[in-house]
Amino acid sequence: MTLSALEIDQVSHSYGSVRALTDVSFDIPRGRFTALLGINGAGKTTLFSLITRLYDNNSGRIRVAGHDLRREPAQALARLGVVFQSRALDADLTVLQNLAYHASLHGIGRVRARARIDEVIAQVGLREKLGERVAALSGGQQRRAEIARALIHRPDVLLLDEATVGLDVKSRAEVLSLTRRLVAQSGVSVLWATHIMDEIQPDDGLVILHRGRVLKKGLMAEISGADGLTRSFLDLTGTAA
Ligand SMILES: Nc1ncnc2c1ncn2[C@@H]1O[C@H](COP(=O)(O)OP(=O)(O)OP(=O)(O)O)[C@@H](O)[C@H]1O
Repeated sequence: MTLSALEIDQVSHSYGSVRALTDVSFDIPRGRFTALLGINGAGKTTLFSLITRLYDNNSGRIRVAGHDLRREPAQALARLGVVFQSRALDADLTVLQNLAYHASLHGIGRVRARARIDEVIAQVGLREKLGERVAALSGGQQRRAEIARALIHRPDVLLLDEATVGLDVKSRAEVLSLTRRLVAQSGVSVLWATHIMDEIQPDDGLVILHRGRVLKKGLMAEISGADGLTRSFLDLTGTAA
C-alpha cells in the first residue's frame, strides 16, 4: 500500500497558449494537513480541476490513494472529497435532503446513508441544523455543511479550495479548526489551498506554488525559517516590495 494519499508527478497544464502549471510534483502523506500556498493566478484552482478530472492534464501523473487518475478514474475519484469555492449544495433544500442526495450519488443505500449522515453531521457540529434549508444557514455553517457533503463517502483525501474565503474571522477559525480535527480524528488527508499564511501551522505540510511552479515543499517550520513564513514567501516568489 502506498504511503501517500495524493501523488502529483510532473503535472503540466496549458489553456491554449497560457501555461498554467509546469512540472508540478509533490506528495501529500496519509493523515496530514498540507497547505497549498499561492497568490492569485498561482495555479491552485487549475491543479484542483485536474485532480478532480474536470480537465485532463496535458502531461504527468496523478494518483489518489494509489489509484492512477487516468487508468482507474472511478477508483481514484471515489477516494476523493472536494470542497470547491463555489457552492455544491442546493440552497432551497434542507441539509438532510442535500446530504441524502449526495449519498445516493455515491451509491450509498438509504439505511447506510442515514447512519453516515448522522456521523458526518456530528463531525462538522451541525446536528441541530439537519432540517434547516441551506439558504437559512450562516456562511460558516454552509461551509461546514459543504465539508459534510464532501465526507459522505468516506474519502481518503479531502481537497479544499480557499475554504475560508468570504467568512468572518470567527467562522474562518471554526472551519479551519474543524478541518484540522478531521485530520487528527478520522485520519483523512487534507490539501488546503490558500493565500492566507496565518492559516498554516509549523507542523503542517506546505507546498508553495507560484506562477504554475512548485517553489518549495516540506514542513512549514522548515520552510519558514527564522524570519517567518511571510519573509520566506516574499523572498522565494520575488514579490517583496
Ligand atoms: N479557463 C481558463 N482559460 C485561460 N486561462 C486560464 C483559465 N483558468 C485559469 N487560467 C490562467 O491559468 C493561471 C492559473 O490560474 P488559477 O485559477 O489556476 O490560479 P489560482 O491560484 O487558483 O488563482 P485564484 O486564487 O485567483 O483562483 C492564471 O494565469 C490564469 O489566468
